[in-house]
Amino acid sequence: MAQLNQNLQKLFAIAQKPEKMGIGLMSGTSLDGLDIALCSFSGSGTETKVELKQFITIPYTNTFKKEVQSVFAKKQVDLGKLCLLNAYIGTFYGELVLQALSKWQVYAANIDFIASHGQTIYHAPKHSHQLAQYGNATLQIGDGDHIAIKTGILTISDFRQKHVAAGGEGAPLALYGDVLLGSKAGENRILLNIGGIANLTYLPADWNTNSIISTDVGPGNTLIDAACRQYFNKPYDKDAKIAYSGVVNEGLMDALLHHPFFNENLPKTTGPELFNLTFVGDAQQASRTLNINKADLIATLSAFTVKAIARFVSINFNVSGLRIFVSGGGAHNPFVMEQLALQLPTAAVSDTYKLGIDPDAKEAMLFALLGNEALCGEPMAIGNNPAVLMGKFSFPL
Ligand SMILES: Nc1ncnc2c1ncn2[C@@H]1O[C@H](COP(=O)(O)OP(=O)(O)OP(=O)(O)O)[C@@H](O)[C@H]1O
Ligand SMILES: CC(=O)N[C@H]1[C@@H]2OC[C@@H](O2)[C@@H](O)[C@@H]1O[C@H](C)C(=O)O
Repeated sequence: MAQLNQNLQKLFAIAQKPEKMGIGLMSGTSLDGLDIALCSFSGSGTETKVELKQFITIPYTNTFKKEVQSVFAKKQVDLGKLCLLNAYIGTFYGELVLQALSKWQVYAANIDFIASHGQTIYHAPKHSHQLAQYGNATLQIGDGDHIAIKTGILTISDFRQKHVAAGGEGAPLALYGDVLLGSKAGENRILLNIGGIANLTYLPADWNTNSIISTDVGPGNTLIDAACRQYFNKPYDKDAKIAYSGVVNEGLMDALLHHPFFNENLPKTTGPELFNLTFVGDAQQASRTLNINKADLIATLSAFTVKAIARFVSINFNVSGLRIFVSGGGAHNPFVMEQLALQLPTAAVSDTYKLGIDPDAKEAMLFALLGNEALCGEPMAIGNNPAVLMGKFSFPL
């Protein structure tokens, strides 16, 4: 009888270990750096016990950011560059993992798996392209085989494709981790991530999985960051200094909120393919605010991020005792956090530290968790979301 080859033997052995060490890698739409979360796991599904052991964000250099930006969220790109970057980013992530391990004084041999999100290059749900013959599509690069070869660690990657193949939009995948990490019977909760794009998961007090909703709601930091880069030569509005110095322009706000994305059916996803400076320019044109003071623009874009979230929450989750736990870089923006609390006066707004979850580490932990599920979980049926195990396996040998 044929034997399992050594890759499959190792895979089986790892999947059966009672405790696993996994590394989650996330690089989002903000392109600020690679988030690396080292976690220990036991169990799977609703029985999962996860502990964050180490976390680091390794910032990208400006040169690297520019390279990625050259192929990011654009309909026309240099295909040769895209091909090069797919391999390059895989090896680069591998190097960053080795750097993190060396800093933490952890041996690669003690890590059971890496779960890598990759870098989203283009996200195209059907509602965004509206081409009858095509369905939902999304593209992440940073090849898993390159990570596995560089680190010598089993790598699971490219999670979003299975979700799309099974009828989803490829996002938000936070749903699966939010349900595992954030649900509490008797409490109506929202886990809100304000990264480049803002997405949330609603976890109802009665645990009715059919009422759980996970969806993108609009821009997170992406418009604030883009306007800071364009008009202030800064990567982002640190501590909201610029937003606080400006005044929100209500005419522009109304025009920004006018976009049909906000009326799409749930769940829906989006990205900087829509929420970019062209979108802002169109709204400025429509509201005759093209010559607006640039600090007012940043204030308005920051308030817009919040308004889109607050309006969505008020319309869809008119429930008592709502608690909102915020993660992602937006949790560090005081203007955004203050406005959120003001615009949702009946909800209790805090960051995810309240749940014992580092707001910066949450998404990288999520991918580690999905990696653990890929190894030893079962497909989870939550509402009408695809019940599939996601991720592709790459072996170091
Ligand atoms: N001190 C701060 N003040 C204001 N904004 C901040 C601060 N720290 C972080 N941010 C914002 O958070 C952004 C980074 O967020 P995050 O790392 O969650 O993005 P991401 O992982 O790319 O997101 P996603 O994958 O959800 O799109 C920065 O670009 C900036 O806009
Ligand atoms: C296609 C893509 O990369 N989407 C990201 C992005 O960043 C936030 C939001 O848009 C979310 O839908 C998603 O990431 C998180 C991790 C998710 O899938 O839950």
